[in-house]
Amino acid sequence: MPPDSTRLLERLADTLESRRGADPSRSYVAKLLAGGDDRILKKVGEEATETVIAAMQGDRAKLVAETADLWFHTLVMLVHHELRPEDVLAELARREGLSGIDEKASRPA
Ligand SMILES: N=c1c2ncn([C@@H]3O[C@H](COP(=O)(O)OP(=O)(O)OP(=O)(O)O)[C@@H](O)[C@H]3O)c2ncn1[C@@H]1O[C@H](COP(=O)(O)O)[C@@H](O)[C@H]1O
Repeated sequence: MPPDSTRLLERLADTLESRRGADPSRSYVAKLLAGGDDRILKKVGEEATETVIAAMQGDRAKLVAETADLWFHTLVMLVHHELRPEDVLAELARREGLSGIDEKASRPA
């Protein structure tokens, strides 16, 4: 059974998928999905900027909150593109223990 944090991401993705075609006046996620990439990617960019600002300010509580907003909006982006958090977790697992320096050096010139 996957760890609790993985199950939380899977449950959240299930909820996001369930909002496809739902009433945008009752669901923020339905509103994002109805707006497609234009709306979703704008929010991802905004939340990324707000996260960077929180880090630069050294505001730890705000950094956690903004990172949660960023993760949430990137999950909506993945679902919109018919991807799942499990896909990203599998990629991170594949990279586990592989040094970024070594990986870059092994790329074809
Ligand atoms: N995790 C979240 C989550 N995190 C942040 N947000 C919303 O993301 C929005 C963006 O924050 P901002 O401060 O940028 O808000 P804003 O400026 O009003 O945004 P805009 O309308 O201008 O785009 C806020 O409305 C937050 O409430 C979230 N909305 C939903 N979820 C999850 O998604 C589920 C489904 O949500 P609904 O589809 O709305 O029921 C919920 O049960 C939660 O689990």
